[in-house]
Amino acid sequence: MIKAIVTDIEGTTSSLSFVKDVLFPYARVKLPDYVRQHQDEPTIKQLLADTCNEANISLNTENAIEQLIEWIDQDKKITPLKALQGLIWETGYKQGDFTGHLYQDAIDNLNTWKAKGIALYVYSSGSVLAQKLLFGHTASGDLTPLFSGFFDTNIGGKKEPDSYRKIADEIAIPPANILFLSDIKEELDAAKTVGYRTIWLTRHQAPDTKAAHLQVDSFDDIIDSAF
Ligand SMILES: CSCCC(=O)C(=O)COP(=O)(O)O
Ligand SMILES: [Mg+2]
Repeated sequence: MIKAIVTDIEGTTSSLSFVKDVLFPYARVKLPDYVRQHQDEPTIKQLLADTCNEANISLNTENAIEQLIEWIDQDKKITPLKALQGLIWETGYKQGDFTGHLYQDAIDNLNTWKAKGIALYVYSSGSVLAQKLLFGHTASGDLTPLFSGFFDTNIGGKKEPDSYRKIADEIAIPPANILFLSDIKEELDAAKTVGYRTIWLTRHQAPDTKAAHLQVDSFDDIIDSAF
């Protein structure tokens, strides 16, 4: 019996295009000035140190900016980059430059599952701040109350089985009672390795006949029997 659902965001609850064509370019343009203006604040200082450390380059603001831009262009899911992106998007959401995109089928079914008593969680490479901003600023209002918790790469990478083990431990629900939803096969494989139930949101991409995960076009196709 499924007691909790853990969902990915990009490509699962929300469109790839919103992240790649709206959020990432916004952060790319604003990042250099944001970092230069805030570089003496302890949080930003630490994120710049983490960036240089991760990249194995000498600690210097301009080096860090160059590295961060390169990671944005490569869509790297590296924790200090994701933390900085969240901080930059905060201004964008608050100014109304954009709202968080969510598929209507995701909103409808998340509401239904929550009403049935299933606990809902988010696990995304976007920082917890970025997740709360996205769900907190949608065309349908603030949807953060739907969720019992949020996880990002501070718990570990999304393709690493151990991350899913740690999430199960934190929410105190056995993996066999957790359903993980994602658009990325390797993430689903990692969750399945530790005993999660898994469903692949293909969003109308051609199915992979060799994958060991139920594949659906949208949340509307996830029927109770899949649980
Ligand atoms: C949390 S909003 C921004 C999404 C993001 O930065 C990202 O890298 C998406 O990763 P996901 O794990 O949700 O596919
Ligand atoms: Mg995704």
